[in-house]
Amino acid sequence: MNQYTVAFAGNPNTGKSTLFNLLTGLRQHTGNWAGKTVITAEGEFTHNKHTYRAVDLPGTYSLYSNSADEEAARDYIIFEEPDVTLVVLDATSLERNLNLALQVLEITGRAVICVNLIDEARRLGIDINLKAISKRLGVPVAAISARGKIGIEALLDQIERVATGAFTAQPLRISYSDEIEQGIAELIPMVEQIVGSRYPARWIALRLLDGDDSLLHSLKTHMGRKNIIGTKEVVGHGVTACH
Ligand SMILES: Nc1nc2c(ncn2[C@@H]2O[C@H](COP(=O)(O)OP(=O)(O)OP(=O)(O)O)[C@@H](O)[C@H]2O)c(=O)[nH]1
Ligand SMILES: [Mg+2]
Repeated sequence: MNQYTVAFAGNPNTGKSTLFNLLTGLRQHTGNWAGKTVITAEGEFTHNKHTYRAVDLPGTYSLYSNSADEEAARDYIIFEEPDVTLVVLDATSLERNLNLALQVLEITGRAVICVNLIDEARRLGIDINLKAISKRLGVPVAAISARGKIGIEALLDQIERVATGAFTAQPLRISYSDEIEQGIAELIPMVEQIVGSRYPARWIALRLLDGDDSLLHSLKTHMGRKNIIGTKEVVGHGVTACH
């Protein structure tokens, strides 16, 4: 019997907490992340022979450091390295919701896409091709209604496949313009030299190219390495080289 950690990510109002409450029941507690004002909830559930620690992240539209919530969700996924990141999407506005899913997949392939509010989508006559989404994104997809308690077992099976490593993800990799790809390629070796192979170097390089100071700050805090600040100059050159 193993214990795995599952982080619940998603846009605001997609039913993360409804699912979280359904799975964890009373086995949950809330708290503050160190140094952050963002409130988080943690709980536990079991499925088959495994125990899962569930972490309900704040709802965010992106992981681009636009707010304390986005920074908290981003930092959790990168630095706490959950065994599974569950991306909860609203089935009635998939196009907007998939944006966050793509960002998560740029960070980690250890993800499951949970298409929630399937009851509402059905009511509106929206038909969702889960197989096609799963094939395209390269990670498992499950449709549920957290409120109606529909599809939960199948979702947990998919979480288990990713947690145990039974499923090998091939997460969709977004290609950017030649200029940006060149900048990323130049930065990756430098990023890897500093953060090692543990963290998602491509994604970090991409954010650094975008001048994401908050990520630099978080890297410095989590790595405890002063010389990360030095990357700012390196990044400066990277950006220049790419123009
Ligand atoms: N019809 C329907 N409504 C749902 C479902 N799941 C959640 N809801 C409703 O959607 C609303 C938002 O649910 P929450 O669980 O609070 O959403 P959340 O993602 O935690 O929201 P934030 O914490 O603000 O990010 C609530 O009114 C829920 O009852 C579902 O499967 N079907
Ligand atoms: Mg919530």
